[in-house]
Amino acid sequence: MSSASRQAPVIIITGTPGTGKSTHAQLLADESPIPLKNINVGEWVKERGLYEEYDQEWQSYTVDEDRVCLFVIAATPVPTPTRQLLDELEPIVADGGVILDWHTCEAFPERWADLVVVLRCDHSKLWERLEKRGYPLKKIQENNEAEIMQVVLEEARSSYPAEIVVELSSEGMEDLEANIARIVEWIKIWQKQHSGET
Ligand SMILES: Nc1ncnc2c1ncn2[C@@H]1O[C@H](COP(=O)(O)OP(=O)(O)O)[C@@H](O)[C@H]1O
Repeated sequence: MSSASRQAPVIIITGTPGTGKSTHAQLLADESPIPLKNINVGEWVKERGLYEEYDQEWQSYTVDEDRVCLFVIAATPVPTPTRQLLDELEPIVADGGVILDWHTCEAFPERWADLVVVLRCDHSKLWERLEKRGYPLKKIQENNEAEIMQVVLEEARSSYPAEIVVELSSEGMEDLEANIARIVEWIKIWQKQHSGET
């Protein structure tokens, strides 16, 4: 499957937890000129039982033996979803018209993505958001460090061609609106470029 054979694009929205992925994905699904199926991959993992266990200390689901929760510590295994997760997503992604919302993106095959949006947020704002969410202190600290170290951005840059990876600030409502407007414009251009292709 390549982007040229798809009727609609596949957009990955990624970023450290709390940067605004779900908020962006929902608004984009509402405002996109092409219908987009919004898949929250973390919820998908939970609903379908594709995790091995729930880690009480981290309040995170683990997939295979790796944690779904984002870690900055180099010694920690890179999050890897099960083969089953990728197999289930593959036919959905093949049709295009999908938003994949997850805090990691490197597991997804390069050919899946037409656009990879990496959301960024100032660490003090992120801290407040994660605190409001009731995350344990350790998890807030780890995610905060990951944001400062731009772990997700580096992961996206090393997994996908530079021209499809876009870093966007998600600190306020004006960012949200501007980001969605920008992605909608990108979809319109994608649509024009792919019109007439089968
Ligand atoms: N650009 C933004 N401006 C203001 N608040 C935001 C923005 N993006 C997200 N938020 C808020 O931050 C919190 C986390 O957003 P969410 O979309 O759930 O993040 P994620 O899916 O990345 O974990 C929510 O309360 C949301 O309303």
